[in-house]
Amino acid sequence: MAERDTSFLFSGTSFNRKKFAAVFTRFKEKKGNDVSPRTEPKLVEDATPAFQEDEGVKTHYVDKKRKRKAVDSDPVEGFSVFKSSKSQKANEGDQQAENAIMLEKKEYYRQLEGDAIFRKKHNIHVSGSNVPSPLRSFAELKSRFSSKSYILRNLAELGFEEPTPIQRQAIPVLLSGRECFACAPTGSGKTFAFVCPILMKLKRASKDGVRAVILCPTRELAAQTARECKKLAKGRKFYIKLMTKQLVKGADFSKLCCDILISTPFRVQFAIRKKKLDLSKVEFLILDESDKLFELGLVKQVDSVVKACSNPSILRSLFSATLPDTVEELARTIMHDAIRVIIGRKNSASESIKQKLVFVGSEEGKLLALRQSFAESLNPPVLVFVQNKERAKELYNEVKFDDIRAGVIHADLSQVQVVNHKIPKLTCEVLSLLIRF
Ligand SMILES: Nc1ncnc2c1ncn2[C@@H]1O[C@H](COP(=O)(O)OP(=O)(O)OP(=O)(O)O)[C@@H](O)[C@H]1O
Repeated sequence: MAERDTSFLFSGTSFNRKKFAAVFTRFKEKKGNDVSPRTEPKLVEDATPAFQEDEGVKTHYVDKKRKRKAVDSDPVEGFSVFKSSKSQKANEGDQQAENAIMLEKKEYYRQLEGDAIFRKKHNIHVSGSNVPSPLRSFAELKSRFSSKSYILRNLAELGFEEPTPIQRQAIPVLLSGRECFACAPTGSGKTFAFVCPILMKLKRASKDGVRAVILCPTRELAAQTARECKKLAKGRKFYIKLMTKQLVKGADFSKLCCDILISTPFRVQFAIRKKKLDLSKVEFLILDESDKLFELGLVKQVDSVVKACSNPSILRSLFSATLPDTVEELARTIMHDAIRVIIGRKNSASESIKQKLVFVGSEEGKLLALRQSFAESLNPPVLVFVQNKERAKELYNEVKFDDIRAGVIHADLSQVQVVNHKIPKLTCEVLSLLIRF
């Protein structure tokens, strides 16, 4: 049939059957074979019932599977030995890695627990993510943070044997490159808690612009901070500048060599505006006694200094004896991922200070109560803090005629007069003080 169908293709050509006899026969055979596949399905249909067929196929398949399994599990000498030792090794490796992770985790939790116990012992409260471990000793400045030996030498010369609680926690926070809200009572060593990491991070003196700014609410505090800073930097040629009146008026800030600038906000703001002081390279900005810096009168000045310190990788930190919620909220707007460190209870006084609240009824009652206290229990020397300079003068005039020696410090006195009143040299029994802003 194929022959007939395709014959028209070959019309006009003669097919030599003799010559191609062998091929012709083969072709014919193939044609006959072609029939069988077409009839095969019929055979299957006609044969045993479907379920039997299935069973058969199934059994055959299962058998095959079994066989394959048997073949697979047949121990092939050499190969199976190699295979099992390899998987055993892999298992051992996995186990070792798992053990190492477990050990690491255990060590991590052990350290966290140790840190928590240590903080509790020193009344250190922290909040924030990944808070660095507190300092166990000043020696850790070298072992953990590779401090230069001049720092440890100066601390020893100053007679500091152990870090204070605020130093234990704030120093590692700043050295780890984190910002810090620190609240610790007056006299708890906050100044070294920020001066020490700044000096360590700055490493050496540089003539490349101002690298750290410490803002203090008063000139006296700024001067005191500068003195402390120089004590710790002794033996190193850091440029530590106190922004005095002379400096702010006379300096050429484009040529000023200054690693650490310590000032009140007003003077820095003045220098920025009038003298083109460039603070764009500042790496550390410390707001010392920040509760005072964020009070109404100063907050705008502080704000302009914060803006002028435009280095994107700057670290800003706050140190204060009290941290009112409003200050914290305001400060958080300029800080990133800061760690909060509180020594004792927030806004509490030093535990070594006894506090007493006396109800006096009226203004006159205050003076009466004070006199009564002198007569009964207050042993001189005594410091009396008042609201403003008028009240300081008034109180001084009241008590100077009593049978007690009194002195007074306020903003109308010259710097020399104030310095001459230095507390350790104090000879009078009562000193009425105004903290000047
Ligand atoms: N680790 C220390 N060991 C012993 N004395 C220290 C230590 N750190 C600081 N001091 C001393 O403690 C005194 C108080 O320190 P500092 O002025 O820094 O306290 P402060 O918390 O800043 O107080 P304020 O709130 O009044 O500014 C200083 O005379 C300082 O030299």
